[in-house]
Amino acid sequence: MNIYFCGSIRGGRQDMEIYQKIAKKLQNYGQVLSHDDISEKGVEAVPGGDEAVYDREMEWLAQSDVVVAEVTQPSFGVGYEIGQAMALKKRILCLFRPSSGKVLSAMIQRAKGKLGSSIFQVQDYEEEEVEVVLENYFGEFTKN
Ligand SMILES: O=c1[nH]c(=O)n([C@H]2C[C@H](O)[C@@H](COP(=O)(O)O)O2)cc1CO
Repeated sequence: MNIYFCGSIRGGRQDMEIYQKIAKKLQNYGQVLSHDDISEKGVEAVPGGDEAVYDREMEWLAQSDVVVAEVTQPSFGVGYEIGQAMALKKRILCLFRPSSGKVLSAMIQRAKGKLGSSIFQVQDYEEEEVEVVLENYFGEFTKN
């Protein structure tokens, strides 16, 4: 199974450690297609610049079976990727931490109502629960 992981880069890197934890856990369930610069670096680390990043990410998205997005830190790129994933009819899991004090965009929160919950899910969680949340999701996923 190919898993595409998205998390904010230029939208803000404050949740980077959580992204690293999620990406590591996802490796238990399949091949993780994700920017390898889940680090302090942004696009500057990628030869070819923004165009190369865009092409690579869209290719990986197209190859994915499921998309996991950490959506707590708002990011144009992550929102765009979720929209593209919906258009491609990918299964999508959005992870949101209410304890951040942020309020998730209605365009993500309510998108789940437009598709079946087996296709699009928004899951509230706390950082220490993230591994269990992923275990539950992928346990159910492999049954369907
Ligand atoms: O350098 C990058 N590398 C990269 O893979 N992306 C993609 C993957 C991330 O899930 C998403 C982050 O978007 P943003 O940078 O707008 O927060 O966009 C985005 C950038 C910079 O925008």
